Amino acid sequence: QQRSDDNRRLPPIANTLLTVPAIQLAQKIRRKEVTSVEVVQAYIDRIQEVNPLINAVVKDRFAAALQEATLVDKLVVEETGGEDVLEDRLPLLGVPFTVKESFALQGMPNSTGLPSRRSVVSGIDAPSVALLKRAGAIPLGVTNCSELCMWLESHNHVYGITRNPYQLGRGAGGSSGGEGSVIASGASVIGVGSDIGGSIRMPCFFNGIFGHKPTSGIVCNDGQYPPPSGQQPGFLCTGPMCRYAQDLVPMLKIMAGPDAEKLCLSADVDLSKLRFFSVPHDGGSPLSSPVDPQLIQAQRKVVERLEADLGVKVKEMRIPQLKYSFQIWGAMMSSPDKDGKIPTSFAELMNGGGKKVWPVWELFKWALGLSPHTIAAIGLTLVEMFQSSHPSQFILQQKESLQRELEELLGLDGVLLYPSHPQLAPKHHYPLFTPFNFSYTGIFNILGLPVTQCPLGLSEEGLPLGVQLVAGKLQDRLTLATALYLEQAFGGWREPGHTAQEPTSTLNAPRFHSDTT
Ligand SMILES: CCCCCCCC/C=C\CCCCCCCC(N)=O
Repeated sequence: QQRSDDNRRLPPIANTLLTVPAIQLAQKIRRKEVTSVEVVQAYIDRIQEVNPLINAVVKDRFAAALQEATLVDKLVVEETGGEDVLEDRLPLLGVPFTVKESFALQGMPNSTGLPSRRSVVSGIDAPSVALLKRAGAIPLGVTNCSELCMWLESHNHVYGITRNPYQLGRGAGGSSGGEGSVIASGASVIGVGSDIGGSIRMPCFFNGIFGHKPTSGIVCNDGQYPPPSGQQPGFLCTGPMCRYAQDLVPMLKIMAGPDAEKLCLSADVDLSKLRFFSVPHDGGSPLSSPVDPQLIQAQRKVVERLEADLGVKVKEMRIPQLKYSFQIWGAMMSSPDKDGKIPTSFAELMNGGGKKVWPVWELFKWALGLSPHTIAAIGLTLVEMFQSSHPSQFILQQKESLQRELEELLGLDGVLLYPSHPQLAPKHHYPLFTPFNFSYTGIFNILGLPVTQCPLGLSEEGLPLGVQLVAGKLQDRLTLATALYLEQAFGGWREPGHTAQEPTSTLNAPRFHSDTT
């Protein structure tokens, strides 16, 4: 059903503070060029302006954020050790951020879109959130997600549906869709997302911003609902979402805590010495849609720019096992852990733990408008009824051979370009007809590889284009440095409401120090 304001455009961004990357905002605050109160107030104003249109921030803590900003400004004035001391101890001092509602943020709801958890309020912070706060960042509130974080669109019966700022009649992606939408709208600059099948990358792609799914196990996943079980802890990743590529590395360093060392994020990356590969599609899985020609074209342009600017030769290739991406993801997600314990079923989680919902009954209630659940979540419980926890040998072999082939291919210096999703941001509820398209992102959760989602400008219809950049395990800095380069080459995030434009910059210094702080 078309809402009357579907054709409305977001108001343009008037305050220039809203177009400054987070690490530059922190520097300006430290240098007393701007106060944290001014920055936080600018973001509060923008959220108040756009949120009635996009429904991304589902609970705010504006008053507390302003108080905290006041304390920051006092600290900056009183600090006698100088700017460097502050930068070292509190690299994001005074910078506002937002958090996906499925993460614990003290004093904020943590329902993950489940009506039975509507009144759950977090008493503590999830570790990744706590680390950002400890770095001086100030949370503004929590943002919408899919019911139980398990769908391609951010919709639930606690908060409703989140809208895409580029076209309000389209989805913001799932499950971290509130983050994607609020950041792209210029109403937040950095945020925290999670991803077990593409939940950072899909919203980043549909909203034209940057996001990073780190190598598995690098950022602590604790403090999220639902907790992963079976083998899922190895597939779930917490990571940064942001409007500017230069914020990815500093955020990842903070969110990973001491484990950041394993990623050597401060090492120089010489892009001209990397080996690049481009895979244009999944080899024709009958479950997924064909890749949109505009996305194929955008990926081709990336290849051309890499070859022209860096003097590299990008190898175009096909990887046949990718055709089984969904089957591999589904099989591994339902596999038991090493002690033989099978994962908590989705039907149990839907009831907030304990007894399972009965899928057919829930569907019947839904048809009568009486179910508290979304049709997507009910559909997942129906599919789950037929899912075996003992996957076929053939699928396991495909997974093993894909893992081996990609690890050998990428090694310590390879970057793979792969479509983020076969379609541009779909209209609301359309993913119900193309649910398996998420397998373009989900496969890399199973493989545990780091992936950076990178925007590539806008399509003819004004929707974000983008690409996934994949590297070998622990080689996150390669995809992060490539994203910095592509931001310059393709213009990065575009303000919603503006039409597509050609990038203006020409690169001739393709050497990137991935640590831009
Ligand atoms: C009513 C239609 C329902 C059809 C269900 C089809 C089954 C598709 C299977 C799984 C979809 C899972 C989507 C996962 C999206 C991202 C998850 C994440 N947190 O990273």
